[in-house]
Amino acid sequence: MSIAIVQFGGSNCDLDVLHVLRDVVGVDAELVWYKEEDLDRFDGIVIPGGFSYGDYLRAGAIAARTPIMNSVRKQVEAGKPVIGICNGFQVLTESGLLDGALTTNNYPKFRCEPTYLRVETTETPFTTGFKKGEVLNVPIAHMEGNFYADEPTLARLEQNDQVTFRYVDEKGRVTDEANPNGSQENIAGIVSTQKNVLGMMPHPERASEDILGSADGLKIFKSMAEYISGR
Ligand SMILES: NC(=O)CC[C@H](N)C(=O)O
Repeated sequence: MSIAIVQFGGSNCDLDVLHVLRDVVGVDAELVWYKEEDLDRFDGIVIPGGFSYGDYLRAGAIAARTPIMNSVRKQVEAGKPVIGICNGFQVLTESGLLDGALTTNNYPKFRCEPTYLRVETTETPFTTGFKKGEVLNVPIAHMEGNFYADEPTLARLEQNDQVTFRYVDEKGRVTDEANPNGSQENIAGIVSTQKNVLGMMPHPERASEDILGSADGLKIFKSMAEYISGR
């Protein structure tokens, strides 16, 4: 199995994801530059965090229009699992592969801090290793992480069990205080209708080893790898 990690100018979490996949999960992974047009040889894709193209226009808007995204779309249609983390989530909403938009934090500053996430569904390729309702300690680091979708879209996400993670307090309760950016309904991550595309604002690659203070994010990558093995 091999997983592609997409690199744009300004990506900065690419090497962290590479380390986690190769050295912690123990699967093959490769950095792939945005000019690449063929991703057929890969079994899964990660779009890592960072400041692609300096967040100009809107975070993720320029990256969403690069050549590699045509191929990402093709792999999504083939059912391969794709995860976008932070800036990667922004790229996925900007390219229309995920619903909604990531707007400026309600407190309009860059926020880098630990958050608690509740696993809302285990029916995705990325969350099979968890228990529903499990609370994870995973940090955020963004300025444009305020998830917005119109009412019909929110209802659809809820109805189809696409809301994957919510910001909660330590005890797993959805509260305003636990919401770091103003996201509607404390949404921290969603999957696509087919469930094979996950976007999340918190950084699981920064919480994949005990030495980092939390290894709670590791099971996201492990679940993805297991899903690939089983396809
Ligand atoms: N860590 C990241 O991926 C940051 C995402 C984006 N640059 C923002 O600030 O919203």
